[in-house]
Amino acid sequence: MVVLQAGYYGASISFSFPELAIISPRPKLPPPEAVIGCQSLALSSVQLRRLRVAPISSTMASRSTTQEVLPPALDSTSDPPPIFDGTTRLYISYTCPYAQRVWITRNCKGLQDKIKLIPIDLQNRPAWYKEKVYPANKVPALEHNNEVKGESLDLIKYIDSHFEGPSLFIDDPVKQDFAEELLSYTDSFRKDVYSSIKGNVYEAGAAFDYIEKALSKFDDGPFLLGQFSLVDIAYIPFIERFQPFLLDVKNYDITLGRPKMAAWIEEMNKIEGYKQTRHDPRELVESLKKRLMAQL
Ligand SMILES: N[C@@H](CCC(=O)N[C@@H](CS)C(=O)NCC(=O)O)C(=O)O
Repeated sequence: MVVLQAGYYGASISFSFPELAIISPRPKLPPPEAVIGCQSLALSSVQLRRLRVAPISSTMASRSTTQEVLPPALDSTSDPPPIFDGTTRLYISYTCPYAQRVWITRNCKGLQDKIKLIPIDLQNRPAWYKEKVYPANKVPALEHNNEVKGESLDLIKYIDSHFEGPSLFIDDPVKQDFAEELLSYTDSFRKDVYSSIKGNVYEAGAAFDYIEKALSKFDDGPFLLGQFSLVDIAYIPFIERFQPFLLDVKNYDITLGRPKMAAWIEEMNKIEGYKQTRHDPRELVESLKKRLMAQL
C-alpha cells in the first residue's frame, strides 16, 4: 500500500459500493469544519513533493480551485431542506461513485455556489428523501427548476449543458461518437471488473485494456477524448476504487503494461474538482474487503 499512497491526496471519507454490500452502518465523514482539498489534509512528504511539482496547466488551474467546506450528511433525524424554493440542490452520498460523477462535474464547472450539495446518509436515510425529493430513493439526484432528476450519466450531461462554466463536452463529431460509445460501456466495465474480483482477476484485463486502447485513440492530450471531458468524469470514481483494491487484494496493478492508463490517472489526480471528491484509498480497500467478505 505504500506505493499507492504516494499518488493519493486522501480525504477522510469512507466508501460505499452498491454491489458489494455494506461497510459500516454510518459512513465516516469529515468533521463539519473539515475542508476537503489538499491544503487541509495530513500529507506524507512524498505526497507534498508531488503536490509542489505537479505541473498545472492554465486550463487545469481555471477548473475550480474553490476549497469547499463540506456539510455533514443528513440522516433520518434531519429535517428536509426547503425543497422547491428555487435553490438548485445536488443530493449525493459522500461515498457513492455515481454521485461522485455529478459532484466532480459541478466542481469542475465552478458551480459550488450555484448548486448546493445535500449529502444523505444512505445507511440511515431520511424518510422525506423518498417521499418528497426522489421516489427512486437513490443518489445522485438534482433539484433544479422545480424538478428532480436522477441517473448520474444523464445528470453530468444535464449540468454541463444547462449551467455556466467551461464545457466538458467536446465539440467534435468524431469525439462525440466515441464519447457515447465510452459512456455506454461504463456499466459493462463496472460489471466485468466486479465479477473478476469474485473470480479470476485476469479476466478484468480485457476491461482495462479497453480503457488503455481508448486512451490511445486521440493524441491531443492524456484523457479519454484527448482533452478532459465528461467521459473521464464518468470512469474515474470506479478506477479510483478498483485500482487500490485490485492491487491490495489480488496483487494486480491495473497500470502495469498500461502506460496510458498510468498517465491518465496521474493527470486526473491533478484536476482540482476531482481531487476535492477523492477518498482515502486505504478506506476504500478496507470497505470493499468487508463488503466482499459479506458476500462470500
Ligand atoms: N444508475 C444510477 C445508480 C445510482 C445508485 O445505485 N446509487 C446508490 C448509491 S452508490 C444508491 O442510491 N443506492 C441506494 C439504494 O439502492 O437504495 C446512477 O447512475 O445514478
